[in-house]
Amino acid sequence: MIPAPDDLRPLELTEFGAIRGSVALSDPLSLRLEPGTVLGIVGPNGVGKSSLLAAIAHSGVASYGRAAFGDEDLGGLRAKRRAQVVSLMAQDHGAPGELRVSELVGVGAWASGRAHPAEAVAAAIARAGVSHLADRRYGTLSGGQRQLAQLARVLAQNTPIVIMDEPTSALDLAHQRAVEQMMRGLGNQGRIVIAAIHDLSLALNACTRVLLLDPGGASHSGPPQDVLGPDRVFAAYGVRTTIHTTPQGRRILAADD
Ligand SMILES: Nc1ncnc2c1ncn2[C@@H]1O[C@H](COP(=O)(O)OP(=O)(O)OP(=O)(O)O)[C@@H](O)[C@H]1O
Repeated sequence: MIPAPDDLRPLELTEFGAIRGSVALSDPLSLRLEPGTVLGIVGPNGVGKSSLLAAIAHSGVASYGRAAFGDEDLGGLRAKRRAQVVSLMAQDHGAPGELRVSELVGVGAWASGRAHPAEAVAAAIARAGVSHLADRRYGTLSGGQRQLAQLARVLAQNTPIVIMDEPTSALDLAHQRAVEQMMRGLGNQGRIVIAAIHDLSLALNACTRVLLLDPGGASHSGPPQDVLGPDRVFAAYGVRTTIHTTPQGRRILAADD
């Protein structure tokens, strides 16, 4: 694992939310995330998960309320300082297709002003398992390969807050498992990981806490097994579910029929 930065502090959202057009997407959210928290954000399509992530990262989505890292208001930070605090692995994987993977990952290291960018890039590429793709142009990669390249970019940025938008959506079983382990590992280092997740079993196994966004605007946060209990899941998704536990202790949330 790439060593974590020194400044690990809580993230505090106060009456916070994302705005699209002039409309607030959810009720105001107040949440304190301690270092080491791996927060899964779940909820139906279009409920505002990606918008909330982008609003916290101040990446192209307006917000109201306050998001503070320790005593620093994320909204008031200069771009370079913000890039040292928070990284975003976005869902659409947008990047110029001519960029080589090593250059894309270099953007992550450059954005946060890493002292030894070449070493940071090599370490991040190796950690994300894309060394064999380092010289390939981004536009020639498969969907899953792009997702892993974006993961490497975020690792190279090496921030105390790591935001991931559906980080396993294009990945095969082995890479899903690797990313799940990485999410837990980043949390164990004391970073704050916030991930929008559709795979509720992943949320159960990877996260220390879950935030469920309801279509009506309300939200519920707490331990994964509580928030993803059958009643709340039914209220949000309209599907009856049960949490099963495998003999090895993994939890699987499955529809009842
Ligand atoms: N670029 C945009 N401009 C205007 N509205 C947008 C834009 N992107 C998303 N929206 C709207 O904002 C709302 C929240 O979308 P968002 O992508 O945050 O939801 P989501 O929960 O991440 O959805 P999904 O699970 O489908 O990825 C939706 O009503 C969507 O139509």
